[in-house]
Amino acid sequence: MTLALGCIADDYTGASDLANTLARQGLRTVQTIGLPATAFDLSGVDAVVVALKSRSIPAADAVASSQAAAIWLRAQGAGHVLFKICSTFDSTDAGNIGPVTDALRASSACPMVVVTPAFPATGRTVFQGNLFVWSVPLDESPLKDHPLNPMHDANLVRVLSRQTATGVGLVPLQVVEAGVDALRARLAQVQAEGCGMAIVDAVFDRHLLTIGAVALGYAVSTGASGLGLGLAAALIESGRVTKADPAAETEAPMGGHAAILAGSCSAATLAQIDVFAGQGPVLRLDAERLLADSEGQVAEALAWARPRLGAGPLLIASSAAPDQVAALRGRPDAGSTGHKIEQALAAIAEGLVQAGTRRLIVAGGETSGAVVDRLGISGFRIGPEIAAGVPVLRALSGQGPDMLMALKSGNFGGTDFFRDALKLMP
Ligand SMILES: Nc1ncnc2c1ncn2[C@@H]1O[C@H](COP(=O)(O)OP(=O)(O)OP(=O)(O)O)[C@@H](O)[C@H]1O
Ligand SMILES: O=C(O)[C@@H](O)C(=O)CO
Repeated sequence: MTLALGCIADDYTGASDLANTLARQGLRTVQTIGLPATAFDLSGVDAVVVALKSRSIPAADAVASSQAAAIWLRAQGAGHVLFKICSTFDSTDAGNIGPVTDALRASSACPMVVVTPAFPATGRTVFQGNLFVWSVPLDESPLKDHPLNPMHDANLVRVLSRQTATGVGLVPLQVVEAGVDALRARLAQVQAEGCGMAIVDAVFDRHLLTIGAVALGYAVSTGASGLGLGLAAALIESGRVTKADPAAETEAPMGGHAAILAGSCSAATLAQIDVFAGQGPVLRLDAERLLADSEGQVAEALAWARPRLGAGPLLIASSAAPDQVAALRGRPDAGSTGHKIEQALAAIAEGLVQAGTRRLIVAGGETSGAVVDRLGISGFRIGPEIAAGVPVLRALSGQGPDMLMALKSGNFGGTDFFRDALKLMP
């Protein structure tokens, strides 16, 4: 059996978000961490999401790792490759959405790439090329304060044009609303005008069904989970995949200690930490001290955690409010602070697992990447959905520790997310 859909995600939470969407739509989906090191049994699998940590690395490195993933996915039979980006279009003028899309387009001789980060289930909609996060334009949303890629422009045609040499067209909502033929015609038109990519508007899931049906006709597309939903529906509709029942698999409880690690400084995660503080022990790490003496702070955090683990879930966070994050950004070593904090949280994760933690929730995409890499996990099967975009993940047995995880995108989940997650991670 060959793969119906190959996906390359630019971070690990984004990968599990997409894998969740594909599984809920009825695709048998596996998430791998990077490219599998050894031969990988894909029997019965419809879609693979290769999770990369390529969102915030130099563009040339992101291109190289994405190209390698695309080659592998195509070798497994994937007729279409979706490049999964963040639903808030996290990127800078240097990339990496434009450069990676350019490279995937060139290597598959794809004349036009549909690009849409719309994901209505989490309030991300695109209208006239402008990205909204619930009711506010992207540049007025909490993403304006992001520690790594503050977003100051909601107009995605402009944002993407700064990242690529090819023209970026726009397919407005009225065209998508008119259906697949109108969308195909508009894409042909923008291509004739010299564009190699087009931002496509979408406000409701029905728009993503139209977009998915059309995007499947090209070799490559770029988007968030909403586009995944459309592509999955199109694969089932066309008969290329037989719909699976996502609730069919039941799993034995994992047991072991439970812990939460937060490195996301998003508004949603900050609120979730505050709510959890009323339910269990919370250790708030001081970023300045963490940067000055990482080893000492990691040791202190583990000394705090070990005697508490047996009593129930606990939470350790480096997360801080926008003013503190901004203060850190003013330091001369600002370029490396995020990475250092991620590594400290990864070291804490490792210590927690050594102490018997088998259920681990991580908030933040970059943070999740560092943690999963440190734990040596090579892939996940997709379990029940905790909140839109966040599934329970079961580490593939025999590779890395046997455990349940939830990798929460910074801005996802309701205020009681951590308790909701723990209920589904027995
Ligand atoms: N107190 C802090 N001050 C500044 N940066 C921090 C602090 N705590 C964590 N960070 C860094 O901020 C970045 C947060 O990125 P991360 O991807 O983990 O979360 P996010 O962007 O909110 O989530 P997502 O990418 O899933 O939307 C990481 O590099 C993390 O190390
Ligand atoms: O699309 C999203 O918003 C998330 O899956 C994500 O990528 C956050 O890192």
